[in-house]
Formats: sequence, C-alpha cells, structure tokens
Amino acid sequence: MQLSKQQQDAVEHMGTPALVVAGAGSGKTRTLTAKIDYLIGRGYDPERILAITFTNKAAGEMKSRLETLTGMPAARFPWVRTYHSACYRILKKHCACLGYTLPLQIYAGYQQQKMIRDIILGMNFDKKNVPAVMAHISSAKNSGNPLSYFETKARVSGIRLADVFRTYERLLREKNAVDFDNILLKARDLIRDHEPVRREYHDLFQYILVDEYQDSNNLQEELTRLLLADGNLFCVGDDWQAIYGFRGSNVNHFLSFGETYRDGKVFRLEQNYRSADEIVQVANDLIGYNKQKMDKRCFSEKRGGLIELHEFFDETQEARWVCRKIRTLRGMGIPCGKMGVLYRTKFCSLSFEKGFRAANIPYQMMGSKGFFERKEILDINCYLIAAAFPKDDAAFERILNTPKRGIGPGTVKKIGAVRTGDMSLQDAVRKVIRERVMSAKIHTALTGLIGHIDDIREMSPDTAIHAVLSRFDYMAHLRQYAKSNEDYIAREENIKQLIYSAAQHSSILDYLEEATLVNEDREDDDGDEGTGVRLSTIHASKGLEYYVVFIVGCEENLFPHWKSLESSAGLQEERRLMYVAATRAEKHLYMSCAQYRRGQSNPRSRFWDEIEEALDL
Ligand SMILES: Nc1ncnc2c1ncn2[C@@H]1O[C@H](COP(=O)(O)OP(=O)(O)OP(=O)(O)O)[C@@H](O)[C@H]1O
Repeated sequence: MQLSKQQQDAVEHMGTPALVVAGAGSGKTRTLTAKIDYLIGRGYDPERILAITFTNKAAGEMKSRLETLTGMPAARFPWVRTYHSACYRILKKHCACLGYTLPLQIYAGYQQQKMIRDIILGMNFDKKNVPAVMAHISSAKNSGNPLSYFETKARVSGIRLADVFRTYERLLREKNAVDFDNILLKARDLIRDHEPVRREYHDLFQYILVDEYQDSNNLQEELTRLLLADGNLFCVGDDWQAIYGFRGSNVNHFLSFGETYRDGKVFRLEQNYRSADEIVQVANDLIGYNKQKMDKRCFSEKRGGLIELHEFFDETQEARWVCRKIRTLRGMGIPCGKMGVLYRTKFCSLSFEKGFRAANIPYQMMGSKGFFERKEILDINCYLIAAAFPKDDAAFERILNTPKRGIGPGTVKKIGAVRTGDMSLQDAVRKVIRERVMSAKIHTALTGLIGHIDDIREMSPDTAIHAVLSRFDYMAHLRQYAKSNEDYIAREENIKQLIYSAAQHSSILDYLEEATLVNEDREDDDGDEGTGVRLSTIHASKGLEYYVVFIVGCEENLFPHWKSLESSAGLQEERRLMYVAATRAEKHLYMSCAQYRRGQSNPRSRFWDEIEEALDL
C-alpha cells in the first residue's frame, strides 16, 4: 500500500518538530511506523528511537508492523513503549539516585487500593471513600505537582487528601515500591533534577515519536520535553478524538503545539480510508459544534454510507429492534464480528446482552475486567509476588488463607500484633513460626506456606505457577469457588493462558514486571479474534472499526453524561466521544434512543439533534 502524498510529506519532514493532525481512519499508525522505517533508512539506529504508544497492546502491534516493514526483529525496537513502560525502565536503571534499591516493585490497583483503604480506616473514615481518594491522588500526581493540586482540592468527604497522600507515599517508600503514577512522577524528578541522567538520555535518543498525542497529560508532556534534546520530535494524534480528559489528559498540549515548538510544522491527514463520505461529513458537522479544536476538512472517496436515527419507547424495544436489524444484516451476508453496539456507560449493555441471548445472536463483551484483575490470576500472581517481594503485605494477606488453611481474620490480627517497626506481615509470620506462639494446626499451616514460598522464589515463573497449583491444591479451591462448570472452565483457560505467558520469561521478577505494566491497558479488549457482535463502551472501541455501528442510548444525561454537563470542556469531550463512536462505522451507522431507560425519562441527546441537522432531516 502506497502512502498518500500527505502521509509521505509528514514522513519525510526532518529538522524540526512535527505534529501530524490526523483525522479518524486517516492512517496515523501507518504514518508513524512509516516514519520509523524512513528514519532507519536514513541511518538512524532503531535501538535509539523512542516511540511512545498509548497502550502496551499498541506497542506490540507497532513492533510487529515494524518487523514486517523493516525486516528487523522486534527486539531491535526496545524503546517502542508506553510512557509507563519507558519510564519504569529509566527509573530502574537509576533508582539509586532517588534512594530506591532493586528490585523496585510496582504496586498495581489491588495493592494500592488495600493500602489506601487501611489508611482511611486508620483515620476513622468510611472505606466507601477509597475510590474517590485514589482518583484524586492519581490526578494530583499526573498534574506534575501534587501539593499544589491539594491546595485547590483539599478534601473528600472531610478527609484531608494531603494527609492520606503523605502516609501513602511514606508506606510506598518503606516498601521500596512505586505505583503507576509514581513511575511517571519519579522518572520526571529523576530526569529533571539529575543532569547526568538527563544527558544520558539526550545522547541515547536520536528521535522521539508520540502516538495518540492528544491524550498526553501534563506529566507526560513534561517528560517528552525533558527527554528531547533537539528538534527530533514527531507527534501524531487527533484532537477531535481526545476523550481522556476525565483522567487527566490535556488536549491543550496538542492545540498549542505551534506555540510550544515555534519552529514546529503541522501536517494534516484528512482523507478517511475507513468510512463512507456520508458518515465522514456528518461527523465533521457534529464536531463543528465544538469551539476548541484544530481545523481539518475530513473526507472520504468511499460512497454509499447509510445513517439512520430511531426512537423507541424503552430499552427493551430498542434492544429488540437492534436484534431484528442484526438478523437482517446477517441475512445480507454481513458477519456478526463486523458489527458493533456502542454505548456511553456500561450499564446500557444489559438489555442487549439479554436480547442477544434470547435471539441466539453471538456476542462478545469488550472492556470487561482486565485479565490480571481476575480472581484466579490475582491469587496465583500474589503467590509469586509474595515470593519476590516479601514486604508486600497486600499480596501476602491475600494468599494467607487462599485456599483456605484455617487462618481467619482473628489469626491475622494476632500475627499483626507481633509486628514491630515497619516489619512486614510475612516477616511477622516468620516470627510467630520461630517463636511457636500459634496453635499446632496453624503453626503447621504457616510453616507449610512459608516453606513453599521460599521454594518457589528461585523457580522460573511457569514452574512456580505449576508449583502453586499443585502444592496448594488450587484447582480444587477454584472448583468450589466457581459458580458453574462453564465458569470453572473459563477460569481454567485463564490459568493456562497465564502459564503460557509466564513461560515467555526466565525470572519471576521479569514476569511480574510485564504482568503489572500490561495491567495498565484498562480499556483494552480481550476478544478481537471472535465472531460475535461486539458490545462495547465507546472508550473501549477507540481505534477499532466495524462495518455496521449501532450507537445506542442517545439521551440527554446519559450521552452527554450528566456529570459532564457542568462545563463547556466536559460537554466538548462528550461530543468528541460521539465523534469517535460515529467514525468507527465503515458503511452503516444507526443511532437510537429510548424515551424511558431504567424507568427514567430523558429527552433525546442534543447530539441527535445536531446529527439530524447535518442530515438535513
Ligand atoms: N495511504 C493509504 N491508502 C489506503 N488505505 C490506507 C492508507 N493509509 C491507511 N489506510 C487504511 O485506512 C484504515 C485506517 O487506518 P488506521 O487504523 O491506521 O487509522 P487511524 O488514523 O489510526 O484511525 P482512528 O484514529 O479512527 O482509529 C486502515 O484500514 C488502513 O489500512
């Protein structure tokens, strides 16, 4: 496939920073990989090119495209990574500068949540505040300056955020651990405050490329600038598709690229290779209602797009109609896997799941619980974490009585009581074993557990997992836990997959590092090989395409979401979300709304009216 003239111009531009303002379906990933190939052709070293992707999955896909394009193995592109993965690599190498030692542990959501919960309970507040406090601490870190963030947002339900933050940071430090946000924050401190480190990366990176640039947050933008030694910067993105403002992304970096990089050049990719022009024009008109945006005139040479709007009494009728339409489309030879049902919030999926089951339509849910957050995977990984990181209390507490070995909350409390200073729970268990202060039954259970943990420490990760399964009779525990035989089989499949991916690593530390970083791909799907209709939130559908798209639940308060109605920025982000949804469609776009959903009545979405206007209905 030839690059278009616009793509080629962007690829061949050298000497100053470049921003590629790319419309939906305009081939931005293609352009980015072509740029790397072009650089290599001009003598740049692939091992010295930093290419930032938005997810780990996207990094993997980019590497395999590069393999095809350049004929070089993926291992020659060690710096095609997410910000988190690149920064963790830098942080590990220089962790002594910040007072950390190796191995430096990453605390994922599970451990973080447990720590914050304990802190909040310790301050005598309700644990229902944990999610809100966690979200604020995360936003504070991603702003680049947590303390000034807490000056504007000081409390949640009476809890002083700065107090939780300080205790949490102290505990992380004691555990020699960082959470996801700290990976960026500490890497920023390191590169900003340690001149020799900064120089090392200025010398190393010959070129920096950033994909999905519209979704960078302040900290990521600062990191890019700190790592950049000269004008060799190539950013690609679409401000019309910026949909992560709610978690700290700041589209203004994209919009003010020309001011930040005075000698920067902006390229536009306006041809959409995915959707029919009828859909592209409607989407253009819709985004025209947003004030804050770069100008683009997107178009397509494909014709024959179909756009329809349908209103129903309630969500059941809406789902029935979608089922009937899907049947008709299947009858026309369009496979289910090429159809997507997209919605603003997760709860909307329920009526469709029910409808699809009743109508025998195969479907797949996307953006469901991440692989590494599933019970069986977390259980097994916590054994490996306990072996590799004895200070991790959250992981150790989880496995103390999973599978059940008679160690209830009372015993855990007793064990906790022998702790002194910053002694970990695992060390406390070792202490009670040495001092023989527990009943014979518990003493034996604890001795067995610690013995096995010590054994697996030096094993390869897949051997360690096999050991956990057999020594603790884990599958019997899982059989009891599973809700049905199908549920058990699905979990068993997950464990097989886990063993397979663990076998790709030689040490438990390497394996855990990848598992934790991959866990970051929160919105990612895990079913793109299947054949069913995709049921997905719009966020999780980003970057994907379907021949037929149904955007359901187009009602005020739901889409745009009521939480976003307070500010113009929030509303504009909702409109961009509608733009993302519409531009997933190649040929058919159906929008629907229900007068009553969950028994509540809401008027039609304002986006509906805007699209109706564009269609001149
Ligand atoms: N020069 C080209 N000629 C023909 N087809 C192209 C060209 N460039 C890209 N395409 C095709 O256009 C489609 C969209 O490309 P891609 O997925 O890279 O777009 P994108 O810009 O990342 O889209 P979005 O942002 O909407 O997710 C792909 O099927 C790709 O193969």
